[in-house]
Amino acid sequence: MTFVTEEALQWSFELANDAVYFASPDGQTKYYGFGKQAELIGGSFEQAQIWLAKVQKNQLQPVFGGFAFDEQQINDSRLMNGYFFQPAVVYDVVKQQVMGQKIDLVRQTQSSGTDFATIKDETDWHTRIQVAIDDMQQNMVHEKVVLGRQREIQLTAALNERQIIKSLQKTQPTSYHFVLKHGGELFVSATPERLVKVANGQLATAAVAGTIKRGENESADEALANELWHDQKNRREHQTVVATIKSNLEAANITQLKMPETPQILKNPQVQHLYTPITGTLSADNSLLAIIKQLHPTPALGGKPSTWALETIAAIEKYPRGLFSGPIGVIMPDGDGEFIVGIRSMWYRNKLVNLFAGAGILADSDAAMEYQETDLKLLPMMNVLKEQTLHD
Ligand SMILES: C=C(O[C@@H]1C=C(C(=O)O)C=C[C@H]1O)C(=O)O
Repeated sequence: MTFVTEEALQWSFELANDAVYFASPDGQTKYYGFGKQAELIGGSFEQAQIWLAKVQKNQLQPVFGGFAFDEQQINDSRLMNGYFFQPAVVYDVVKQQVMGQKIDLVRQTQSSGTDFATIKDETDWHTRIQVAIDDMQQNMVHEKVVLGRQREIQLTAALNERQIIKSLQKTQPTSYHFVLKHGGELFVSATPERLVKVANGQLATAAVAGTIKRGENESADEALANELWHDQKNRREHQTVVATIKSNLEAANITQLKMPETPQILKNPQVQHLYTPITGTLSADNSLLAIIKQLHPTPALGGKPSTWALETIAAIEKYPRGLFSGPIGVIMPDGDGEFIVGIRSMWYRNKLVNLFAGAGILADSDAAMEYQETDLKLLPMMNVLKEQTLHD
């Protein structure tokens, strides 16, 4: 029997009230899940641990979802304050397996494209982040804070969800793809950044921090990569992330930690990053959720020291982040799974979209350059949205 086509799965995504699509750039993971067997809205790590033990008992389907970045609440959302669900059925496209009970979804014709009615940017972002720069210049112990901004776009019509998935596959082939749908809301991310993968007692994570644009041609691109690799500010920013991840993994009893001594370069269509892959071994009593709790937020999304950075984010950013930069992913019934961080992302409901982007700020950061960097980081979602204005 031939496995269902992705085209059919994308139709089902659009028709289901609850759905998920999750794919990794290494081609090892691609899931579509539909229907809802169980859900947890806005749970803490501890509540998620208890809920997970209950719903995964004797079940075949994995669980998908994510934690909000921090405790700040978004009032009008049933998705952005943290949401996990166990789909009624999950299609593993890589292994060509179906887990759970197939549900019938009837094909319908779709909406006919949308347009941008208004676009609102946080044009005062520079002034607000300058406060954090001044603070770090005066307080040497305040090393780094990642500050985000949002772009709000009012659309003229609903989004075509099938097209979102197709656009991610076409325009962001080197990123993870995550699309989560619940209660008429969507969260979409094309993130390059893995928080943690656990498989057969082995752990893999990565530090992704330090950013430069892509070049117009191969030699310009290599020159920029070289500039990034030798840039002292970016190397310091990156090293802060590597050192914190390492000590948090040691605190979580991860052994045999391995990582290259100097960073590599990770390229996405819009930007390139300093990148250090890190692996280790898990003890039998450890769990994916316990490691996420220990790692999140890394200074790639929060800062250093963490408590000061979280307070600064809450004080300076205009709106709560919700799932933006939060841990999102999949947990298999056997406890293996993979979480990424929800950056290069957007939240959609009711013809309204919020796009998110942030940048690591240090004492010697230049506010205008950081703003330009966040513009580049908004492009993956802008490109996905622009394709909606061109297609059927
Ligand atoms: C916060 C974001 O990106 C993070 C910040 C980076 C940086 O400042 O160099 C790089 C990668 C991410 O860890 C984002 O894309 O929104």
